[in-house]
Amino acid sequence: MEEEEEDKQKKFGLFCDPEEEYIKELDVAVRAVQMACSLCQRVQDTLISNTRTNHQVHSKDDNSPVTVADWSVQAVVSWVLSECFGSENVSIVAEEDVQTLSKANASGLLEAVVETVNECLAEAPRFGVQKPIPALGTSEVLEIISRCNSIGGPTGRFWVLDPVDGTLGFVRGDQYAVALALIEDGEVVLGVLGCPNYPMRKEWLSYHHRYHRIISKLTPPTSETWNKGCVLYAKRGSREAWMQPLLQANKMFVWPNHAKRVSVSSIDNPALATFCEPVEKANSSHSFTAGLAHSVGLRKQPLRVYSMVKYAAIARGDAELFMKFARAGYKEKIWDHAAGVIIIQEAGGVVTDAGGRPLDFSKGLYLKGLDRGIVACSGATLHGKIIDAVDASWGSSSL
Ligand SMILES: Nc1ncnc2c1ncn2[C@@H]1O[C@H](COP(=O)(O)OS(=O)(=O)O)[C@@H](OP(=O)(O)O)[C@H]1O
Ligand SMILES: [Mg+2]
Ligand SMILES: [Mg+2]
Ligand SMILES: [Mg+2]
Repeated sequence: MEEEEEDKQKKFGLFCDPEEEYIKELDVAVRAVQMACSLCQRVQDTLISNTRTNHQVHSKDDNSPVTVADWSVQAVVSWVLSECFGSENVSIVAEEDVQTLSKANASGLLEAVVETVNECLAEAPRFGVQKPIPALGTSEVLEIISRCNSIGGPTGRFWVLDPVDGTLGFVRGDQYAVALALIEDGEVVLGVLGCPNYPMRKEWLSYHHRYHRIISKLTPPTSETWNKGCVLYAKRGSREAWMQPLLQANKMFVWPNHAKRVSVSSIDNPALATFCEPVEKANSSHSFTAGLAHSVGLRKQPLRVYSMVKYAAIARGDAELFMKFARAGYKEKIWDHAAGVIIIQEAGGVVTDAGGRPLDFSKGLYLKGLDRGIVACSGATLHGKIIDAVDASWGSSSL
């Protein structure tokens, strides 16, 4: 571009250096997710160590679990985004609503959420965010949760939040994620994925789990024990994805908090590749993916992991493939995928539906028009093989 032309565009605000774009949004989103992860760790620790926690876990209409952490994270993220950008500029699509919380017989639950939210916000200064003074009241907490009522769509800017993804994993003391993405004119422009139980180095994973299971019966583990979790993030078009450790208790957040660049695995030989899928058969057909795996020559056992940690595993190069084939009629929600998709893509991977088309985040709350299932891969070669194999075996599947 001619210098003169560039100057003119800058003057009229038309020129945008891609490096400069979304800097504040990413910074705030990472801080919000770090806060959310710290909240979740505290709640998960008490859930696991405390036998009298029945008021902490509830069942939704579809029988899926929802906990104090899901509502509390939604409140905290909503509050931080509104505080940093002004509530009039913030529109959020998020998973939870306040129906259950607002019921007359849910006062204990609501109280627990308000307490958890305020406990987390009291720590906001550690993350470089001002805390509310005075602490938030019940009606304010309900309001910030219910403010996340955007319905998405093809135009404008909105955030997409899954406060706790893999709630089942969360209540079982296992993997879960906090997922926040920003969508502009139908395209995901940034994604942040907090994985509180996914250590910076995967070798620590089995150690952590063994430790967690043994020790949790005696004393709840504390977040300062070691870097047991990570936060991944990426900005569209940067061709870079980054990972930082969760903030340790009593430490101040210093941007970029020892971030490390991550990239996808270079393995493209199916025999050496690892594939991930949901833990629950009800969420994705294990028998269909087993057939696919066999037909393309995948030899390793599937890695069944709760939540969008599966997307993180591909982005970090810990696994090569993620497949999800939900039952016919199930509508995939945008908050279950937005953050993970952009992080894998910027880390060098490929994510499409089973027809090879990009996921469409511009049609509201659901991934409308999704062809059969989701295929995320570390590279194009492996991806192509899977897409071909889906076509070959779809007819004989019962999906
Ligand atoms: N029937 C059905 N089919 C497909 N997907 C479903 C289904 N029911 C729920 N969900 C969504 O799946 C999200 C959890 O996905 P996971 O990959 O973590 O599944 S699993 O828990 O490992 O089995 C889960 O996200 P969270 O609710 O945030 O945990 C749901 O949005
Ligand atoms: Mg989810
Ligand atoms: Mg969720
Ligand atoms: Mg849920």
